[in-house]
Amino acid sequence: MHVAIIGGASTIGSTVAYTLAGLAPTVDVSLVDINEGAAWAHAKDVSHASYHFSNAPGETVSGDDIGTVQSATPDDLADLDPDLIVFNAAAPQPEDATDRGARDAELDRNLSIVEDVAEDLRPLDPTPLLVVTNPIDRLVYQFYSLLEWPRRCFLGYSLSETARVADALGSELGVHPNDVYCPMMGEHGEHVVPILSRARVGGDAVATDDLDRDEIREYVLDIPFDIAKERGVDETSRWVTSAGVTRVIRSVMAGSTAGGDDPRGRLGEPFCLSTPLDGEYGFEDLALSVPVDLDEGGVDEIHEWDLAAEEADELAVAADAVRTDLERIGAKGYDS
Ligand SMILES: NC(=O)c1ccc[n+]([C@@H]2O[C@H](COP(=O)([O-])OP(=O)(O)OC[C@H]3O[C@@H](n4cnc5c(N)ncnc54)[C@H](O)[C@@H]3O)[C@@H](O)[C@H]2O)c1
Ligand SMILES: O=C(O)C[C@H](O)C(=O)O
Repeated sequence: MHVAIIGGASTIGSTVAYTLAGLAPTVDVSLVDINEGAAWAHAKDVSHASYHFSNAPGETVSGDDIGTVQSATPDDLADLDPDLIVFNAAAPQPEDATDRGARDAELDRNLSIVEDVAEDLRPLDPTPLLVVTNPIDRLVYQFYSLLEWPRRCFLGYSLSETARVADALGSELGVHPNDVYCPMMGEHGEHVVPILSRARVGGDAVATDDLDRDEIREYVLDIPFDIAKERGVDETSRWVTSAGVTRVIRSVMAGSTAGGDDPRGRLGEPFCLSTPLDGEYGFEDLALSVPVDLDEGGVDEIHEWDLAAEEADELAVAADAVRTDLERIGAKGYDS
């Protein structure tokens, strides 16, 4: 598989490349960035890191099976012919962008980059596109509108919330967070919707009556910005994000390989990504995080779950928030 990371010299993009070199060493990676020097430097450094990954005790992938790590410019995209694209390019963040409004504030700054990159992508055949740049739900829909590829190609990365809610629930329930499953639907932002009705520990349903839903959501919403306040805006949640993006890429690979690993991973449950909706959950002309299964074309299936009443209500509020912004920016289908 060949993954092109647009914005490959970014904090997140370069960390994704490093994580892939360790956990998915056969993947070829192209770091595509307007900052050619930084993209080249990250590609060289990560390819040297791959030497140690592949020669550590227990490793079996060697020689020509090891993926390449190269740098490229946006003009090269058509020739690269990637199997999957990660979009991580963004305008620089102001130094004080460390509060919960920071994702929304990126919309106007990043819209023109989306337009430029959509032009760069236009010559390509439809390819799964995983949008990491904020605010993901609006930008996923904007890419979908501009490129007019099948909607199954469009994915928005919101999986860090699943790790954060597992942290909160693990503490609450006295279990290891890595054994907790709680899907997170809705907006990647203020209107995230914890689906506690489907929470599981080691496969067993969780009794949710004693859980404080608002407290759990507040933790999930605050923690990335508590981290950014300590580390600075140049160090967004790079570790969880790159691990989660790598998990999505590995799920696409597994879902594309007959008889291969379970694309849902160890817990065997679907995870949520943002994707354009066309009637699912009663919404259309917008993107929200919903439970998906993946294959080489992107979304293979969107699961339509029966939600608890408060979860369905919160999802409608999330849809309103995204719709309001799409109207404001005059997205396709919202022209006045
Ligand atoms: N979805 C998530 O969970 C999540 C997590 C962390 C960060 N993010 C978002 O990811 C984005 C990137 O964050 P970062 O800190 O890694 O960014 P960064 O500031 O480190 O890097 C941005 C990169 O984009 C490049 N770029 C700008 N315009 C480009 C273009 N037209 N083509 C190619 N490259 C271009 C820049 O040269 C730079 O290397 C932000 O929007 C951030 O909010 C999302
Ligand atoms: O960009 C950020 O710092 C927040 C990001 O969306 C995240 O959830 O980690």
